[in-house]
Parts: sequence; structure tokens; C-alpha cells
Amino acid sequence: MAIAHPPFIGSEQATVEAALMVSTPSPSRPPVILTQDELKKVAAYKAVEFVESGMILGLGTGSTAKHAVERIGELLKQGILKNIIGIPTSKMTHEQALSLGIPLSDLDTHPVVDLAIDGADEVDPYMNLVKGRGGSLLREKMIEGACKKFIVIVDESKLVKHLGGSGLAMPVEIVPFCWKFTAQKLKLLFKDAGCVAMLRTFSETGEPFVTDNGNYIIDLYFKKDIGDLKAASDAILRLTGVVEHGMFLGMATTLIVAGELGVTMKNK
Ligand SMILES: O=C[C@H](O)[C@H](O)[C@H](O)COP(=O)(O)O
Repeated sequence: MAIAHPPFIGSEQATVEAALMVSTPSPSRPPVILTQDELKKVAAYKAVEFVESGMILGLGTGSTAKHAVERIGELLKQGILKNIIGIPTSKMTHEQALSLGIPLSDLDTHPVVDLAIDGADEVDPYMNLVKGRGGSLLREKMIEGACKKFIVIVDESKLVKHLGGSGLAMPVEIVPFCWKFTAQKLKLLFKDAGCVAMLRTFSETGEPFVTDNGNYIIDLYFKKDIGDLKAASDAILRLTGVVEHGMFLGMATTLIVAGELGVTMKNK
């Protein structure tokens, strides 16, 4: 997806330049064309402006968060940030952060996290999120739930009117034991919303996708709005066999969206 991008102003311009290393647009120069990945990078770089030396940082997972982790690594290397400790939300992010020389820890050692930066699959107008299409929802929810501040970074394609509204998956992490039984229970919970529950598998082999915690993912698809999110969350979590779901309700404290009209930021 290529988007014609109007000139940014102020610190947003600086963020775009840092993210993309582009020169300032001018009337004589055509507008910068940003791909979806570049928009993710712009949002990520903007969020990293809130990172301060000495912070304990929750490091998110996914194609958006990876830009933030990369930028943190870069600023550490340049000596602009010092004494950062990262707490990765997945094995993948752990590997990335290690390769960048970011010192790492965990919630056992650092139970209070200053700031987390992470992407999302869907964001509703109240900053509720769907996360976990990459399979990392459990560790993300544990770490982001322990944060004083949680910045969500997305490109504008992630904005929805209501959760589940993109028509894409709402992930639920479950124990592998009798997964069909749990999937059926999940489907029945949302039968009025026309729910379809599917085990996440690898398309090449048909083998189940296994999370970092050794669990399976059931992806829920809804034909209609599921309504009361808190009630839906409680009902899912009451099912024995469910470990966690991908609805992150009331957790985000700041939302940064990069889109066609520039970067917007919203606080809780
Ligand atoms: O499990 C994956 C995480 O929740 C991601 O943060 C989420 O899927 C968004 O990923 P991306 O930035 O790649 O769209």
C-alpha cells in the first residue's frame, strides 16, 4: 500500500525524517510516499521519543514494535539512551533485542515496568485493543499489564469502530488438551454473533501453531458486533482450558497512529 504523504510539521517532521531519513518536503519537491511499513516505523519512532534513560521497558512484538526495538537499540548504541533494561514480550523480540545489545530482564526481577511500546491488530475509539495475531498475547498482556505507561503504535489501517470489526481473527490462547472441546465452547459463547472458531495452523503443514508458552491459539471470527466487551472477556476467561484472550481492555494509556494525514496521538 503506497500513500501520498503531506508534509509533516514540528516534531512530527523530525520523527518522519528520523524514521525514513528523508529530506524535508517542499512545494518544489513531491510529497513523501509512505508504504504501510514506513507508517509503522513513523509511529514507532514517535513512541521512542518517550523513552528516557534508566527506564525499564516492555518491548512489544510484531512488525510495528520491531521498529521501536530497533530504534531503542540504535539510541543505546549512540549513547543517547543509557541504562535501559528491556523486558521482551516474545522469544522473537528477545532475539531481536539481544542482537541489538539491549540489556534484558523479566517480570520476576522487575515487576514494575516504566513504559511498554507495542503494536495492535485492532484499536477501537476507546483505545481497547485486539492483539495476538502474531501469537504473543499472553506475555504481552502480562508485561503491558505491569506497565505504568503503555503506548500503542499503529498505522491507520488498524482503527475499527468496534473490536472484531475488521472481520479478522480475535485470538484466544488455550491449552492443547482437548482443544476441540474448548474451541466448541468458545464458539457457543458467541453463537448470537455468528462466531466461527478455528485452530490456528501453519498453512504449509497443517500443524498447529504453538505459542512461546507451549499452547494453541483459537482464532474467533464474528459476523456481528459482540457487544459488551467486559462481559465477553469475563465469559471467555471463565472457560476452563482458556489461558488468555487477545482483547486488551482499558490497558493502553497512549495511542500513536501514523496515517495519510500525519501522526496523531491520543492519551487516555
Ligand atoms: O501477537 C502479536 C502482537 O499482539 C502484535 O503486537 C500485533 O499482532 C500487531 O502486530 P503488527 O504490528 O505486526 O501488525
